[in-house]
Amino acid sequence: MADHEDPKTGKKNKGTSKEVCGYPLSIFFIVVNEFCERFSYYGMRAVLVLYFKYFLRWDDDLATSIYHTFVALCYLTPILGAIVADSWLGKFKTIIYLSIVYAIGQVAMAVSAIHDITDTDRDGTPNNMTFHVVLSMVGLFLIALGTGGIKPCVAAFGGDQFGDHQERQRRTFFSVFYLCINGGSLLSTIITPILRAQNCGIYSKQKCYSLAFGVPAALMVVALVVFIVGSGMYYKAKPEGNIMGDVCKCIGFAISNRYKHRSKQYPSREHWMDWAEDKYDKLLIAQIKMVLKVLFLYIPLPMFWTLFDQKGSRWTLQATTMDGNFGAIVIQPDQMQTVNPILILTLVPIMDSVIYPLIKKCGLNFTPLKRMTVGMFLAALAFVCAAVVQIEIDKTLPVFPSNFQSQLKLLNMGNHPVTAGLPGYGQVTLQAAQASEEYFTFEEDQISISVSGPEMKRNISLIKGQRQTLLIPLTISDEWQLTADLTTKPEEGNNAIRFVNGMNKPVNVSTSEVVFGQIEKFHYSNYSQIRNGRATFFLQSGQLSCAFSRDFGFGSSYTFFIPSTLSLGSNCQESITGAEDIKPNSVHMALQVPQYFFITAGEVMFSVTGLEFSYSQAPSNMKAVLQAGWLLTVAIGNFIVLIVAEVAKLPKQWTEYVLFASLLLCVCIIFSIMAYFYTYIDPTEIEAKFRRNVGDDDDDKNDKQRKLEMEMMKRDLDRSDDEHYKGKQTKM
Ligand SMILES: N[C@@H](Cc1ccccc1)C(=O)N[C@@H](Cc1ccccc1)C(=O)O
Repeated sequence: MADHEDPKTGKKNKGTSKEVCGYPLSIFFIVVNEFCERFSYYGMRAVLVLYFKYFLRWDDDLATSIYHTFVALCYLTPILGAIVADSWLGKFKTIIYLSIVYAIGQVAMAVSAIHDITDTDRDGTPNNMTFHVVLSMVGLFLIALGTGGIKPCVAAFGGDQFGDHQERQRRTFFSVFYLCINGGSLLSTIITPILRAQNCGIYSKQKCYSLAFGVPAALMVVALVVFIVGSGMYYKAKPEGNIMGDVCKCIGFAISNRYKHRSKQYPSREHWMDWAEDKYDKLLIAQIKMVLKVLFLYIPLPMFWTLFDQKGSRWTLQATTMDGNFGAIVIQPDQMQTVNPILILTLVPIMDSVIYPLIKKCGLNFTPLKRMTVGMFLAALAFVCAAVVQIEIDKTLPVFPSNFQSQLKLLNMGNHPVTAGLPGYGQVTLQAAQASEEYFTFEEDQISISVSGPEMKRNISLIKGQRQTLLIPLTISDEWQLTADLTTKPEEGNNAIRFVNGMNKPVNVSTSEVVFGQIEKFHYSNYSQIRNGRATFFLQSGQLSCAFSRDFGFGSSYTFFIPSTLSLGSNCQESITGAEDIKPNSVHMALQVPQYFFITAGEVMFSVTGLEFSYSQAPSNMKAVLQAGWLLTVAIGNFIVLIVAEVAKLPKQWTEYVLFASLLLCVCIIFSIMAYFYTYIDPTEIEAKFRRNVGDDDDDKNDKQRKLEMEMMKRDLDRSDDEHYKGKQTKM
């Protein structure tokens, strides 16, 4: 048996696994596992809102609500994972079992996104939406259980692999761990939106959400396999018992004991937790006090996450109304999220090696709580930027009719100019095959339109809240037609295209991807979705066959008119005219970069520092408890999004962004006050003092001795000298 194995159990001892450059080899498997797991999680999350909206056909609010409920659940389950690992299975087995649950959940999501399963009429849309909704909800529940459950275990399990002589390597491991998280999430947030944008299907081609969920499912299986392969090399700490249970019982006893002794005849105690001393170990009580002090400080933190996690929902939806053309490359709305990990990968090293040392050189003590306060402020600033961008977008959005209005556009299908008299707008002249540039808005239910050249007069019934186009026919005898036009921007940044056939015979129109079908004479097609970029349309009518091409941006709508003059040998490129019903998105996606920059700089200062703070201020046996507590603030933050979005119901999106920014600013001020009164502690030092005392303490019910200990503990917890926070105690 090797000397680094426990002689009784044959299991590895801490810090004795094979080393490479001073690092335990086992760490390699844990880091690769984390990379794959985060790829799986963030890849699936990147397309989730769009899956809800465009596959399950939910509206923006429902999609956002379910998205945040899911994210919240992912950060509630760490408590469950910590309890199972600490009191029952140990970290290794918990990671294995919950990873299996996680992989099953990802597979369920991938299957739920196969539209062909219930597409019985083969029209490209699922016929039994309940099946897809139920399966995806089950999948998301299993994923939340898996990802959240293993979250507090994996990092701690990695930390466990280092011996006491590897303190420096352990610190580096945590940085590499964070960079791996962002490396995995960066790759997946680039790849899964590309997969989603592909067309796939057995009977009909649709957006490939099944592939976008399938690849993360495969990566989760890889994560599991890699973790199992490393099995023989890990140090596996035994479960330490249900520490969470002990903490709850001890707090419960302190409260009930205080209540039982509420009469004045009992002397008061320094701290309400001291009422647990009659039954519980003083060390445990001191440890709980440390934890409670930190947990109290956590109270305002969820507000940061409320803003942070809207990157994946509101900001992605905002990007769908923007122009993603970056010249050489075209960015999909959901790919904008990649800006976050890219900035993390650059900002973490810059902050650690340049900014923080520079601040220190300037003689400023930039303590963790100060960093977190600045992080909150930066996140609020990010939302101010988002509001400004939204105002710019709103300026470019078309003004659709309200519920009391209707809008009408005119299209002259003839070969000669016509002049139309419109109530309230006077005479409007349209050239041959020309449409009016704008929609005319009316509040009446019916209007009378007179057309000269040829003379015609008709009463037109309008529909409130709708946009229509009036097709003015070639001759008096032909029928007047009204089309139903779009009253929302086309989805996912696509372009909605339709054709009006002004010819006296049917015509077939198609592109390499979309079939408009046969359009009858003097009739029009339905809208079809065309992606941004250049599209070539093929027209075919009897002997006549021609093609024309157009460039499209994001989110526009066009009506293309095929004139009656089109004949064999005509040049389609010149003959076919297009009316711009909805302008393409004109606000560039690059304008979202400042908001991403501020939220990510905020994340580095808040999240990375907060993780380290939670670890350093936690007693040795409650590091996982505080990690779970930290993740709980993320969960609560996501619930706040739901509540504020539901309660506030603000008419304009930018006002919601301003509301969130203001809320975080208020919370930031409250937090800075709380942080000012916080005293940094060194848990190891306090624990060591208590352990030393236990040796001399036979019966510790003696009043004098208790007083002494109280004083000592008070001194330890409340000392507010100006020493550096690490190892010593200092204020904010
Ligand atoms: N920066 C994030 C990763 C990310 C990638 C793509 C889009 C959004 C986010 C990150 O580092 N996350 C870490 C830490 C974290 C952050 C927020 C809540 C809990 C943990 C992670 O472990 O996922």
